Amino acid sequence: MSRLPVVLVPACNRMLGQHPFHVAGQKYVDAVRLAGALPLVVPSAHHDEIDALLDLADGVLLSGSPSNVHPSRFGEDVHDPSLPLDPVRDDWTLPLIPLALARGLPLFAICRGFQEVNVALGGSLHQAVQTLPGHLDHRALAVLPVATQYGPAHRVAIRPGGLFERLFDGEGIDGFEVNSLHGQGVNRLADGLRIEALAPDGLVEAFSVTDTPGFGLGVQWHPEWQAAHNPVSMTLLRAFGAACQEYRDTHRPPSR
Ligand SMILES: N[C@@H](CCC(=O)NCCCC(=O)O)C(=O)O
Repeated sequence: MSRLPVVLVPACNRMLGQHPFHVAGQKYVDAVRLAGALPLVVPSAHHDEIDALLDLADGVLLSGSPSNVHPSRFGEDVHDPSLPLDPVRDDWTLPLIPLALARGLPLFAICRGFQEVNVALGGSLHQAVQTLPGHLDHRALAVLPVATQYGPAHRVAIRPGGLFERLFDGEGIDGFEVNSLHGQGVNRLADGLRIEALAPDGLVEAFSVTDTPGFGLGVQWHPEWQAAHNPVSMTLLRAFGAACQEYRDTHRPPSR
């Protein structure tokens, strides 16, 4: 039996033609492999299936997506109805997050996934960061080449004293360039989350989960993009993968 840790990757929900499909970005699946884990894409789950799914897992990776977390999830009306939503995903990832954290399951949340964690734990989002006075436009222009869209967009500064300082301390890093492809952003930070990095305009770009026995990290940018060629991304993925391996060895040891 493989000792590789199993990482759940919740899918997104898209209409292809006249039929609904469950889809997951390949770069996220590839990133789980780079972390040294086995990706398991999960189409969707009813609430009474979530515990059984978590019983199969040694970690959870919440991917990015062009869709927004539905504003009703943080008590607001939709401001821009032209923006895509994915309430099917919201409906099961938001309850999954606290259940996974309570088990100490390692959690790595990227972009939309980062926003889901904040909302799931009681925080809120700005629906259009670019409209806020003094804020950058954190979106990427869809007409640009994809390599440009996912190229460096702004610097983030590491908040001292937290997980990032431990992960990057040996390299004397106090910040780094990141890509940026999002219109929503953290407004009220949920209790139990610690800021790990900030954008130049003060927007929260990374947080760690403080009240979980396991590894809990969310980032607003896309470390999965060409991750194998990005030392910062590989540091984050290796830390997540090591936490998943430890969880596997501790909680789901292969039967003798
Ligand atoms: N829709 C949200 C989250 C943005 C996000 O996840 N972008 C990535 C889309 C494509 C990919 O998966 O790389 C927002 O706009 O804030």
